[in-house]
Amino acid sequence: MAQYARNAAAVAVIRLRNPPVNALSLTVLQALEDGLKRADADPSVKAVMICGENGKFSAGADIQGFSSPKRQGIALGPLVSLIERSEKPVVAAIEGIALGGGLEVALGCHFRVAHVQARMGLPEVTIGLLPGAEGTQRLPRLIGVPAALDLITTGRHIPATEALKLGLVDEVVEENTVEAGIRLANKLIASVSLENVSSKENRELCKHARILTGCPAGQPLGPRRLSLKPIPRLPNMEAFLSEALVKVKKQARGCLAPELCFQAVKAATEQPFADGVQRERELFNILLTSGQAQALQYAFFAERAVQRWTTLSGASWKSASPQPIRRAAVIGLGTMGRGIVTSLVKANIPVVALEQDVEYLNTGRKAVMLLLEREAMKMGQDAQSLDFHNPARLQFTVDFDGLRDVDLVIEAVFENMALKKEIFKKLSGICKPGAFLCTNTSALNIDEIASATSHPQQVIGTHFFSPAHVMRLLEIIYGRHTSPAAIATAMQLAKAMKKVGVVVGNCFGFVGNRMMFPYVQQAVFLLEEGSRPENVDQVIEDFGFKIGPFRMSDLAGLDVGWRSRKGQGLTGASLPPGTPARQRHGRRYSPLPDLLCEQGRFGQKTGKGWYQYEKAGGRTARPDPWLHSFLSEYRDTHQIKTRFIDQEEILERCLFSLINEGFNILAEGIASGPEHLDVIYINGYGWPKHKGGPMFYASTVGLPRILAKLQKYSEAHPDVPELRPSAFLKKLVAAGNPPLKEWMSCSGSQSSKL
Ligand SMILES: CCC/C=C/C(=O)SCCNC(=O)CCNC(=O)[C@H](O)C(C)(C)COP(=O)([O-])OP(=O)([O-])OC[C@H]1O[C@@H](n2cnc3c(N)ncnc32)[C@H](O)[C@@H]1OP(=O)([O-])[O-]
Repeated sequence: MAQYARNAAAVAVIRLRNPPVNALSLTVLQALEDGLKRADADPSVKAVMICGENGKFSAGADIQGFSSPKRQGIALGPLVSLIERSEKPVVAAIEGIALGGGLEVALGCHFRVAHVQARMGLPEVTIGLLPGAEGTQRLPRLIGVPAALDLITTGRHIPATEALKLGLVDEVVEENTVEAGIRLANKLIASVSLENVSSKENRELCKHARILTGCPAGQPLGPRRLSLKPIPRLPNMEAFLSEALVKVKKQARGCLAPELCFQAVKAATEQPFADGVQRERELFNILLTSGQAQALQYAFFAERAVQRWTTLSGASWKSASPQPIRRAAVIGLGTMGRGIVTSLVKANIPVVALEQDVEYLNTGRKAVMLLLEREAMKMGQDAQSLDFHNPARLQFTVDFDGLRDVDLVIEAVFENMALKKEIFKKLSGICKPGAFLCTNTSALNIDEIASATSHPQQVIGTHFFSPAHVMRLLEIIYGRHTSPAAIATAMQLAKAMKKVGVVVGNCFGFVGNRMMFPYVQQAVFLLEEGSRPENVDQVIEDFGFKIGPFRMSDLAGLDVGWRSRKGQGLTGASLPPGTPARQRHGRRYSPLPDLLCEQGRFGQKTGKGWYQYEKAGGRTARPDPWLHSFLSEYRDTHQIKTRFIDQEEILERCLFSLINEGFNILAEGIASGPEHLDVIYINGYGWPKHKGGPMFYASTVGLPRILAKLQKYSEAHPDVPELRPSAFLKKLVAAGNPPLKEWMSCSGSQSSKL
């Protein structure tokens, strides 16, 4: 709702009220309209101020409402116009946040005062929409086309100080914003009512108010109605727009909203306000029904749903309390360790960084300092708080004794069970009993690592993604003995590092890498059968992934998987003589990645892998004729008949096998809902957010179709168990293909929280 109140003077106060973020539900909009009409009808009201309850203006339209089947009632755009048309000055007092429709309401107001800590933005693009309450037409009139285009197509939130520089707000205050808003409203009343009074004192006051408001005499609000303002012209508007479009399209990678946001702003530069609004509405409706908006809104709520974690044994976020982390340690300063130290420092957690010897320590220290200096440059003024040259904030050591008083340790050494167990045994003896012992393994058994300690309840997996100071995902893996407090603390740590933590169970590869395995496996099998790396990558990148499986493998280094396969006895010296080249344990196996490694082709780092690069360490992948003839010879050697493989088969075999593994994971209770898998894939594996994550995508394709295709591919490749449809998938199809939010109630496992 919105609360209407009168203060002692002539200012009516309308307070938006819909906890926790004052989303503009239909009830709120109706109450806002009623308040405006009431203020208009009351001759003793001379000005109106709009603010929000609980220190927040508004987070915009109620996102739940967009997917509601009955989305009827009052529309926000006409309400913003109603505010703007008011004959009485309307002031917005912005505290906390003014986002989306919330900012559009403020744009309808004649004046905007913001608290210095407030943040503003039009983030509709991030949920697949555009600012459809006339925001695409008003904002460019207020702050100019380039700045408006930037805010609308990226959805970024800006601080009040930047908003002031852009001219988005009139005043930034450090004190009580509502009082400042009322003060401004009273000055405006004075400006209007004193216009015709001739005393010198009043004329002075009136002049002051006009300077403050920028309104000429006799037209107190005219120039303040943004719909009446012309668009600030650029000398080269056409060229500017064409360049901007190229940039927007490049960044969108198949997501519609940024381009349609662009089109709406372009309409503002070409058409009168009313026609621009009409165009904005058309474009908004295209987005609303595009499917992408649903996927992005699902992703928005999924990210929040995973915060409410549960485990198979019934522990949950409701009852577990996180413990404070006053000091943390990181063991191992390789690529991952360096990024983890950087993340902790940025989260203002004092860190002890440990390496095995002085040489490694010095190399690691240099690399960490370089990363932190780069981060500090990006952060500008805020970087002062990092204070990373202070040994009380960041300390480097080779001595395990330095870890005695830390509250949490993150081990980030090589992926080697014996080494990890040795380190955990040491930690168990040195660290205080309440310290949490985290391992950054990407696949190894948490229970086995915990068995080396005397406090297995303190041991937990924290799987970071590379580069660890950039990637948002933190997979949090609980073992058989992990305490709920350890899970709650790891989740809290993720939040402090501005990451999204997802709690999952313990199995080989956990969720992300376990689902990735069949996907990469299919990609390599497709090469054996006739595709080329660039064909497969293209299909996957056209789907919207940031990077295809072969470019990814070259980037990560082929030697990483090779080492792991050698460790598992799948290749290398420990392979029993007489093992068929393309079979392991009765299943199809492709030795192609091993053969490349044997040739020293490790990917970007050696300048050659699935592609060729300009030099070792080069970044530009070019198709490699050597690889093409190598593949032909390989097929000849193994008598594989080359065939043309179309895009549909490439996409389906890679993605449906990954999704199939997702259903197995859900059935085993390794993740408590499909949203966990989707959040992991969007934030850690480059899955296009506008396709909602693999499980949401499966729900849009339709489970019967996924099942039928898996059955077909499985019949064609009976020696590939990963293509055999999951029993849970079959069960869901038999249950009539229920909507995603009902899947878990069919699993016999936990229920979804979406
Ligand atoms: C029609 C014309 C065009 C207009 C379009 C729009 O305005 S589109 C909208 C454009 N606006 C946006 O895109 C803004 C989207 N919102 C945000 O970016 C952030 O939520 C935040 C910065 C407002 C607060 O961050 P924070 O980390 O402090 O907190 P938090 O993120 O955990 O959220 C707390 C709770 O509030 C919930 N909730 C939040 N917003 C909405 C909403 N609009 N609606 C409904 N619910 C919303 C959220 O789900 C969560 O619920 P839970 O899980 O507790 O049940």
